Amino acid sequence: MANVADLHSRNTDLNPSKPSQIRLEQVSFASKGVASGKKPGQRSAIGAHYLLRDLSFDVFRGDRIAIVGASGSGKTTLLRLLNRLNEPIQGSLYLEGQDFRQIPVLQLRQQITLVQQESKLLGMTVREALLYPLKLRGVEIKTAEQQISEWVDRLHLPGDWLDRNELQLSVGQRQLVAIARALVIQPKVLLLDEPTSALDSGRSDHVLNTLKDLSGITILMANHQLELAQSFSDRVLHLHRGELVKDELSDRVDWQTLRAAIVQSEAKESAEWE
Ligand SMILES: Nc1ncnc2c1ncn2[C@@H]1O[C@H](COP(=O)(O)OP(=O)(O)OP(=O)(O)O)[C@@H](O)[C@H]1O
Repeated sequence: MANVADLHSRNTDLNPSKPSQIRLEQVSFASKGVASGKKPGQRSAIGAHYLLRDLSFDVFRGDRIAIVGASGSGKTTLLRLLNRLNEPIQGSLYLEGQDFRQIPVLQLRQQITLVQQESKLLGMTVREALLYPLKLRGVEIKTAEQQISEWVDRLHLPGDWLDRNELQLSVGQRQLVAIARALVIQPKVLLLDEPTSALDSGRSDHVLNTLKDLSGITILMANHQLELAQSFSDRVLHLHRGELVKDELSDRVDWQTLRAAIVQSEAKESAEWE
């Protein structure tokens, strides 16, 4: 396992010439109450425990970041922090230099959009669900329909899905719709939580290649499937029990060692549960 102390030095050497788009400074998150000084994953004396601890890193415009780690290492929790579904108990997050807490939450979510693992259409048809965020932004209907049609084409969504509701779509189909819904609003930063876990490999490759080629958008993706993380990302954040243990350019990652570390950590976690 990498030396955690080394990673607490900021990662601006990865991208020295670029200003940071998102910055995390010693961010910690605990499940409830105030956490004690114990390690992430360990319960404190007062019942709370750290789910993320002391995360410091910069995200740069256009980054393609894969967030990897064993199940329960904090990948989803980190994405939720970046979208303000979770609030840190310590530390600060900044978007283009502005403290998250000074940005109205809806405004922040228009710029940093999260596609969660389980997406809901809230009783709408696919067409209505895609139109809704554009209507909220006051986009004229004709323009909105053009934007939707562009993303339906780019993601290869069959046209007959548009009139379906959630119950008429498979889990994988809902994932694709959720990605399209996030893209129509063209956020600055797209957060994806296991976005292709229910898709077959052909569709999954197409979606990830389409996302990879988008210009002007930053993407952070949590993914269990390391081969997808490897082909998609230019940078990898490795979480282990809520700590950032590696922050590296993808072409410098030793993928075999990373895979072995994750497998070992998952085996250890399951042994502790037995
Ligand atoms: N609201 C919460 N309250 C208490 N514990 C939580 C909460 N949310 C998540 N956890 C716990 O925090 C840890 C990290 O969970 P998280 O979902 O972020 O992991 P993950 O790396 O995304 O896992 P997976 O790969 O299985 O999706 C887990 O131990 C989980 O049980």
